Amino acid sequence: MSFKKEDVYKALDTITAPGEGKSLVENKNITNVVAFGDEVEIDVTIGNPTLQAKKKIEGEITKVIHAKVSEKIVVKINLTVEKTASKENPNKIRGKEIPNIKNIIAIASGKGGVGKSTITANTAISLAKMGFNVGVLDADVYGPSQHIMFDVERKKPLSVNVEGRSKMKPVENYGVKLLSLGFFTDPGQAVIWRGPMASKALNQLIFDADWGELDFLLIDLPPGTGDVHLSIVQALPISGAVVVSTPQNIALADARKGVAMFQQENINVPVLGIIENMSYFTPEELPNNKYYIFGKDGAKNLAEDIKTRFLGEIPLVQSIRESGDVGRPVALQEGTALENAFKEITKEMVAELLKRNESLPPTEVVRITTMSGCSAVKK
Ligand SMILES: Nc1ncnc2c1ncn2[C@@H]1O[C@H](COP(=O)(O)OP(=O)(O)OP(=O)(O)O)[C@@H](O)[C@H]1O
Repeated sequence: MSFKKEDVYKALDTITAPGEGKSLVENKNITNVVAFGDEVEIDVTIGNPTLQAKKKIEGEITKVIHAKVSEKIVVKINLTVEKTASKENPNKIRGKEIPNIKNIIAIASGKGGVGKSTITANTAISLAKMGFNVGVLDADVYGPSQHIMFDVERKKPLSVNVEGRSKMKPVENYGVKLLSLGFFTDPGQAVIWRGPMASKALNQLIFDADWGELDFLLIDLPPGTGDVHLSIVQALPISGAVVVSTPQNIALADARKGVAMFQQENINVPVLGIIENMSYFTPEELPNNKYYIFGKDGAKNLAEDIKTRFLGEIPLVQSIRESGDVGRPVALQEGTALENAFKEITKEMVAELLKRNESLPPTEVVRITTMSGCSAVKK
């Protein structure tokens, strides 16, 4: 049996490295190919250090050579991991760029129940009210709730045909497009997602969905910093992350871990800042009475300590909980102090994102600074 090195390169040109967008050949992942007899030895360098990525790429290479060159070839792969992303440009967006989605912001929290989903829903609505095109992806594998907060619990995304391909159309309400794992799971049944499974499902919700043009896609991440989070944040091209915490010490300790997760060398997602939720309790009828039931200024001090921006605070108010539960988040209530509070943290978040984008290549900066509604954002 004889085959040429070029046939091997041609076959490798049809597959991509996990999260790297271009083909293995185009992306210069293939550093050497040696063919002799019925054997081929391939040297591959990839940026993604996870075992899952390594196994996937090894499997795909063998499969494509057997399919496109010859089934009889014995394929030997020498795989090395090189941390290219952080060396080239610390702010490089990881993974495939999505041309119609300008910015992906991950909303995270170390601890559960601190109000990450509430903050996500309300900032999304604030962004939509500022004139941006906004989408929300509910990636909370442990308990998706955005479909409840957006009052679309009984809806299902439709399948639409886009240029010959079948895609999911996000459900829309309050000017925000939404896709949630909650649309695809039975509310009465516990779903156990493992990291690779969750990141695959989320990749589909991003890449196989008809989002249209989006200025912002907010991703409501599951709480915590475990394996499932690593898989998700490594697989998605996130532009920046926001960490939500209450002022309580145990929540702050977890928020610190959340920030550290994004700053890990192999994740390297810029942290836009920390939002403090439930900063103080205030009865709506006595707005000047503030009770610091979880402690005072905890997240502000943490942000200072770890040199991250403090993006603002949201009080603990009964109507925030009530409005979320009935599917009409408070940011919709025109002219109220709470609507304004969400607008302020949203502005801070976008301003921080613009700063972060200044260090991107010029084309990226142009794309961001020409976004609609930018005048609404104080720089
Ligand atoms: N500022 C607030 N004032 C009053 N209630 C709030 C506030 N923020 C969140 N809540 C309520 O606290 C509960 C938890 O909030 P939420 O579901 O947003 O938290 P989470 O961090 O996303 O939780 P999970 O662990 O499920 O990811 C909800 O009932 C929500 O309505």
